[in-house]
Amino acid sequence: QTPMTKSTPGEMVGALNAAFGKHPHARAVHAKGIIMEGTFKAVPQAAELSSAPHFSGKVIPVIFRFSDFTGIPDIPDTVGASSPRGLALKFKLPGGGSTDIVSHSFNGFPVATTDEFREFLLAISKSGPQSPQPKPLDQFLSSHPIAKTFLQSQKPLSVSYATLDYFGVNAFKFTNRQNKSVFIRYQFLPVDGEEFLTDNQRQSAEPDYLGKEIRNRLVKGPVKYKMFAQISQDGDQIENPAIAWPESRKLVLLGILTISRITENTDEQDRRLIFNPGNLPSGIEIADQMLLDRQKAYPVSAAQRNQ
Ligand code: HEM
Repeated sequence: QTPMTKSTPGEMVGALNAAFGKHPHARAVHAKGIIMEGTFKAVPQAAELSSAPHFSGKVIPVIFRFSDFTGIPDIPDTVGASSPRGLALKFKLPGGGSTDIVSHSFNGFPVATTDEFREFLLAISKSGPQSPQPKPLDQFLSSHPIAKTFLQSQKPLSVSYATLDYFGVNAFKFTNRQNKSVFIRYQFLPVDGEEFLTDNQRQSAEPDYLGKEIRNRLVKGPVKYKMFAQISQDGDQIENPAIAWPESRKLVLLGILTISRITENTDEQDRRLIFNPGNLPSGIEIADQMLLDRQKAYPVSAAQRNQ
């Protein structure tokens, strides 16, 4: 538990379970997902921003997991609650060990703090179709306009997990070999751009269309993403993930991600694969409170689903 945040990691996972149900062997959130592998190759600017080992320019093996929102393992890809989609990445570091990034397909978060996220989740948990008026969720949304906007502004159904932009949302501090630091947020943009289903395609989309699509896509060839660092300027809120930094902020290309193949995707592999946004090498540090809280909450869910 951190001084700024009242909710414990156990309470955060409990709130996710209350909102989405507790499903055996599943992640508390982003339960439905698919695992792939490929590589990352940094460009020279990356090492100018951070001394992190995966920015050296060597080809780095990466594990990717695309996912749907909520903790419901069989949520249809076609329902609103299955967005934002998730993209988690695990880079195998040259010197041994790994580092993770956990991003989603919306540039922002519904709330500013971890405690407010718990309130939001508990309000969802108490607002079923049968619950009496006024519903706690409606009350929460009327006093939290950013959360309301978040629910109303998810993107339309994409053609693919791999035709969406993804955002790291929380901020990190990059430090280079000259000991110079900047605050950044990650962006992952598909080299071929975003692509969405047409009205007709949307109507005939199947509940598991995203998993099928990405399998077919990778048979034809690899998928490429550009990995960027968005650099903050003085006055930007580093510690408030609910507020996106202006689009005019500089985007520095860090390197190219290549997604090459689907793994066997057994239940066991999915259960054992654990991402933590606080798993960081030297040269990269947590720069906001929510990341400190996430760093402690993810292992609680991971332990629960591996019991
Ligand atoms: C206080 C804020 C947050 C809390 C408490 C939280 C908590 C969690 C937990 C407990 C898990 C399951 C971990 C596991 O079982 O392995 C998870 C997974 C995930 N979260 Fe968060 N999260 C928070 C914020 C965010 C944000 C800001 C993003 C997007 C940038 C995000 C995206 C994801 C994704 C994509 C996954 C699935 C990772 C995977 O594929 O294993 N979360 N989160």
